Amino acid sequence: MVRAVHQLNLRQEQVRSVLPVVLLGCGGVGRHLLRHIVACRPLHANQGVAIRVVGVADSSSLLVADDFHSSGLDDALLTDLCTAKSSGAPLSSMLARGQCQLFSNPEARRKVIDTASVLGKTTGLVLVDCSATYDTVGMLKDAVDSGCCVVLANKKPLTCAYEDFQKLVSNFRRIRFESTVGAGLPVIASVTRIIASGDPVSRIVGSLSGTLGYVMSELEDGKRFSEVVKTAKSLGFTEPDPRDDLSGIDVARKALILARLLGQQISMENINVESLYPSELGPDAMSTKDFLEVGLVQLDKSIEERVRAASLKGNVLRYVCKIESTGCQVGLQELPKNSALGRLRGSDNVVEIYSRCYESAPLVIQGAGAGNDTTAAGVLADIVDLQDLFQRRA
Ligand SMILES: NC(=O)C1=CN([C@@H]2O[C@H](COP(=O)(O)OP(=O)(O)OC[C@H]3O[C@@H](n4cnc5c(N)ncnc54)[C@H](OP(=O)(O)O)[C@@H]3O)[C@@H](O)[C@H]2O)C=CC1
Ligand SMILES: N[C@@H](CC=O)C(=O)O
Repeated sequence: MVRAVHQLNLRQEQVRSVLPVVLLGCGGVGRHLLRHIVACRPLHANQGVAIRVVGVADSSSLLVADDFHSSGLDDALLTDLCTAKSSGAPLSSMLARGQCQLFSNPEARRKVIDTASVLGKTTGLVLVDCSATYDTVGMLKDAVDSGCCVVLANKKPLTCAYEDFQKLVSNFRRIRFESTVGAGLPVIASVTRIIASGDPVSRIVGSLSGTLGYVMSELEDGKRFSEVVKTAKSLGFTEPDPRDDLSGIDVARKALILARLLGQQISMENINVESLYPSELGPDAMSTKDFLEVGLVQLDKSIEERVRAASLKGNVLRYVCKIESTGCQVGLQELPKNSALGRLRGSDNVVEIYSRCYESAPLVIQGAGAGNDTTAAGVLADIVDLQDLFQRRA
């Protein structure tokens, strides 16, 4: 069957759907996304799909194709842009290539909104948020108003004011945010399908942090906390500031997205969160650099003691997320080594979804839950999933 579909796709030579994309954020995830888009051209062509990257923005500027109405930034430029950004060069270094323009903030934001407004009325546009900031919420809401589609890896726009969440999901067919929970794992899609079938979800339990999963399983092997956190960062598992992971806030954001998806009108303040570091080591007290260089080691001893105490009872530590109608909580728990969560290794996530149909035996989703590659793959799959809204008229 798989082979038959594949052969059918290979015969399909005509491009049926062209998806213009503006990308916000070209850090670890954004750059992987651009590389995946370029590498998947032949596959997508066989499927009748073409992704046209018309603009790329970072924290200070937007690079946009000269004729963004009908063409995009070419693949050679996108590849070089990734190389340039990896080595710390600004987007402006791409200007010499021609066929593109650069807008700096605050004009860049206005240009994103203008582009969305123009393309929203003509070809349509997918505004993709691979940044890690709250600052994109305004642009995303304007894009929704202009009839554009939105794809998010960034959790922040969905976890600020409830009204913003409502606005962004107001046309559910035009938004995808699979990578916000479990990176490339189909968590949002599964929950959405269960809800759509009228099967009430009563509980979601899981380990939803690739960073904390990796850190906890490495600690079991006797490694030092400060070292494994730094390794998790170098592997692309952590948020730009790893304290977002260690404070439990990143997991709480995922819990909030899931709870809101289930219809709970709650906010971050309604979630019980256990932090792995004290406020003296927090962002108000020291920079990310100082935390990594001098703050982290101060936590080694206490975490090691917690790991040892659990181990003496045959247990392991896991950072667990629980979403129920009575409330949401995220925190460190001692669990038997041979439990579903206790067996997790590396950056794997596991999510158990309980509903009427999945009452005694939950629906379980497990696999890599962090990393630039898998996250970008999830974002790309979300973009391609919107293809039916971009079909060319015959
Ligand atoms: N890594 C993972 O495993 C996963 C990550 N995610 C999410 O993906 C997102 C990206 O993560 P990651 O790539 O590691 O982050 P990075 O810090 O590497 O990249 C963030 C990018 O966003 C840009 N940026 C900042 N502010 C703005 C703005 N106002 N407008 C446009 N761009 C902006 C930055 O610009 P500049 O280059 O100028 O600094 C940078 O290019 C995060 O929200 C993260 O939570 C989700 C699931 C898994
Ligand atoms: N920092 C996050 C990345 C994905 O959301 C994690 O470790 O899970």
